[in-house]
Amino acid sequence: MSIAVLGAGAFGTALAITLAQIGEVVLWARDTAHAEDMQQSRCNARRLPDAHFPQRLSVTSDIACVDGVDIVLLAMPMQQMGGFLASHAARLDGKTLISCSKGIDLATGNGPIEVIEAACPKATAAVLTGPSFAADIARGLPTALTLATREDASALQAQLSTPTLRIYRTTDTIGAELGGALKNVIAIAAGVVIGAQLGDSARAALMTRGFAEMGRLALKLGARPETLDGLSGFGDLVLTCTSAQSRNFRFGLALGKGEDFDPATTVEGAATARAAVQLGQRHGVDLPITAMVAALVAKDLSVSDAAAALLSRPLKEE
Ligand SMILES: NC(=O)C1=CN([C@@H]2O[C@H](COP(=O)(O)OP(=O)(O)OC[C@H]3O[C@@H](n4cnc5c(N)ncnc54)[C@H](OP(=O)(O)O)[C@@H]3O)[C@@H](O)[C@H]2O)C=CC1
Ligand SMILES: O=C(CO)COP(=O)(O)O
Repeated sequence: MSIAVLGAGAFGTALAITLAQIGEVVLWARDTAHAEDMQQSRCNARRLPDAHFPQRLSVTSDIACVDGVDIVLLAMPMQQMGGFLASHAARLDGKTLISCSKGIDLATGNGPIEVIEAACPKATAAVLTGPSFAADIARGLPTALTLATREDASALQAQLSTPTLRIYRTTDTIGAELGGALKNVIAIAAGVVIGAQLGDSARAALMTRGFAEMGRLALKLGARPETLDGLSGFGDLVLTCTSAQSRNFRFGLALGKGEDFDPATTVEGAATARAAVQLGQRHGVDLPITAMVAALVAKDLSVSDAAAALLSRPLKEE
């Protein structure tokens, strides 16, 4: 079995490292100098500095690397995926394309599966999602992820599992996609709460109400409740809202403290908050925390006004 990973950020690199335990893996980077540096130095100094590349991992900037490869992982920011696939559709269509991105495409309101299918209609589209920091995966720490496909994907599940990467499967693509996308928005909110010193109790309340909000939108769009309760929803929400390893959480921390945040860092929840607000409006789903995050990111609202607005909402049954 051979695998190509397209996108040499932290996550693509980590997955490439772990999957090279079980077969040949090629990691594609868009920047030729970066690819050459990684191939020579056997590490990704730019995005995942402490992880050494195993022998069966090679790096290239030549997209022809996907020719003859059946399984392709897409590991780039969600807002870039549609454009990337449109540019390389002729090469990628017909393959198994697995999105490792977490988000909702702002231009279309679609999740990764629909974005893949729009560009590559003959591809088998899948999503790999769940609680996993790139650094943990690269270090070989135990990790469990969800693989979501429209049809049963037992064979793919077995092909991608490694001794440390345990993969569960589901056919609830909507639930898996939305859990992974929306938890990033709530993680920003959790970071804001901690950054603004509103306390651990407030964070727990926000995570719980945020989880209810994730479920409301996901179920309205056709997700199954148990998927939200699983790794891709609850699992990833807990991880990202409680760890400073999370960039979404750290971005929220900076917002809460009134500090700047490096604009080059990937923070998927920022665009996804806007996309989710639009989806909520279109489908008549109330998303108060998500709307606050979108307003905070846009600098339309102060943290104290956001907290006051959430606390003064009409009292209701839980
Ligand atoms: N990091 C993590 O722990 C996890 C990340 N994810 C998800 O994985 C996805 C990628 O995140 P991550 O790897 O961490 O992000 P990084 O910021 O570390 O890297 C993003 C990568 O995408 C590449 N890229 C950006 N735009 C394009 C484009 N238009 N065409 C091709 N490549 C492009 C960048 O290239 P360049 O270096 O040249 O800029 C870079 O290699 C996100 O959706 C994230 O939510 C999921 C689970 C865990
Ligand atoms: O999705 C992740 C962990 O599961 C990574 O989170 P961040 O993108 O917030 O770093």
